[in-house]
Amino acid sequence: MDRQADIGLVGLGTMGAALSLNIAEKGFDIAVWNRKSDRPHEFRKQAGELGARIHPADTLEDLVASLSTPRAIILMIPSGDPVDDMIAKLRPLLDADDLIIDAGNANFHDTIRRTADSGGPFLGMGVSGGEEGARHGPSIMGGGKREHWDRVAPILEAISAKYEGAPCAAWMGESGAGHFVKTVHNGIEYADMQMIAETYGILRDGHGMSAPDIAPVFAGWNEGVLQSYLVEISAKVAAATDAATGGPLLEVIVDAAGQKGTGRWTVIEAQHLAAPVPAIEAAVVARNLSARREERATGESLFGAAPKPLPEGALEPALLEEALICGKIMCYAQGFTMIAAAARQFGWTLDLPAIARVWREGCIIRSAMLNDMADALAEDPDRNLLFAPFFAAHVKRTQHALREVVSMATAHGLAVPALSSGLAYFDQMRTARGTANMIQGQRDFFGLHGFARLDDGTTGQHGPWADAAANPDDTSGKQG
Ligand SMILES: NC(=O)C1=CN([C@@H]2O[C@H](COP(=O)(O)OP(=O)(O)OC[C@H]3O[C@@H](n4cnc5c(N)ncnc54)[C@H](OP(=O)(O)O)[C@@H]3O)[C@@H](O)[C@H]2O)C=CC1
Ligand SMILES: O=C(CO)[C@H](O)[C@H](O)COP(=O)(O)O
Repeated sequence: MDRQADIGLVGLGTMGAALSLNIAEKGFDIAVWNRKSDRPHEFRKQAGELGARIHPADTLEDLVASLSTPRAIILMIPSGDPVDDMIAKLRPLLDADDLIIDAGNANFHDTIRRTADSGGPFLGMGVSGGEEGARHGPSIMGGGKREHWDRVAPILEAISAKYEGAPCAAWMGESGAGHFVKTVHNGIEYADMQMIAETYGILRDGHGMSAPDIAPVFAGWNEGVLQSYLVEISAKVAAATDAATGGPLLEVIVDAAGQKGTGRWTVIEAQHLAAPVPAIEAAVVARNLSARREERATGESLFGAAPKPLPEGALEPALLEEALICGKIMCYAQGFTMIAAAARQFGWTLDLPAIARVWREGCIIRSAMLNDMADALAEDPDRNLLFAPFFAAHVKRTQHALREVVSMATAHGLAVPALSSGLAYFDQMRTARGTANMIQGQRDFFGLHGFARLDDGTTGQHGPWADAAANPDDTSGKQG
């Protein structure tokens, strides 16, 4: 093949292969290289007609030689050392203005470092949608120099998902911004999945429903406000039959959730930013606890199983649906608040409505609600989504359901950590006079950290603790 390829790709795994076919299908020539060297030729053969646009490369030198200049090469490989190693191998083969694009799920701190140190143009790009999305239209979140994004934007916009014709691919901001946004996307994904799993647990253990009976409940929710990819696939997962046993597949899947790190990164970064994401945190904790199967079995044999069956008529699917709507709004409110905090911290010009728009199609968290979120954020990007009139109305209508689900589930030993953390977040965010005055009193007592006064606005004030310590019987709190 004499024609030069428009773009290169390293890593023909699940995502890289699907993305390459998508790129070829949209009329671009793509050169591909893989660590296992027989893979590119085999891949081209399997690509059928699209193979005409796929240039298999035996070596990295071949890959580089087959690209039109200035070159652009996508890395679709595991994050961490493999990315650093691949950059180190590629850079000496490239010209100064050739672009490397890391499209895996990288930690954005690594992306910032690589943009500064990798010796040439570098973009960090989040891609969401799993294999199906990568093949037919993912959501794409780019970060780095705008001019570098603009160079490859025609290809990326062509292969991305479209929402009413608008591409779900956008430049998010400077170095690290794309991978940061993808990381928070995944954090929200964790919380959304966990909340759905908790409602599944209530239906299974609280109501004694089988997976095939639960499937239509989720399918029904997918027709309403909760319409989303995750609810849709939950219905499909619940409906699936296991070929080996002939029974429901869900019932033979081990109850220990895997994770590759993006949820954890979201939580760690949220803590650094002081922008709490408790629903995401609860979801990460739940995955970690899910992995402790033996310990959980010990717990059950020691304490006995909780009294799970619910009373007749309690927590019906319609109520669970309302609770899930409320919980979901809490997750997204937390995620967007965190993104806004990061924009301030890192000096990124993150456009919150644009982020919501890019998530409307293609990605794993795509849902009907995201369009309304984009509108609400466009009205006022600095306002917590929870307070936007559209979502406040939803919350006013559904918060009682969330409260009833959390309290009834808790009373019956059904663990609902993400839903309950969503409720606790709501209750904290709707309480003008909280309880941290006690924390401040305690801090001042043991460490003289000082407190601010409500009445006159003065700060750095201290209580009469020295006197209280000297007179332990005196609890009057009065000085002197
Ligand atoms: N799967 C998904 O749903 C999504 C994944 N991602 C991200 O995309 C990236 C790729 O994921 P995915 O396609 O699922 O992974 P796979 O495991 O399916 O494929 C990994 C690919 O990377 C190559 N590879 C592995 N280690 C190295 C290395 N040290 N040097 C060079 N190449 C290497 C593999 O080559 P070989 O064939 O030789 O093993 C293979 O081509 C990851 O960062 C992942 O987090 C992002 C969004 C969704
Ligand atoms: O990025 C993704 C989806 O958006 C990947 O599927 C990712 O692997 C999901 O995270 P985890 O494996 O931790 O569940």
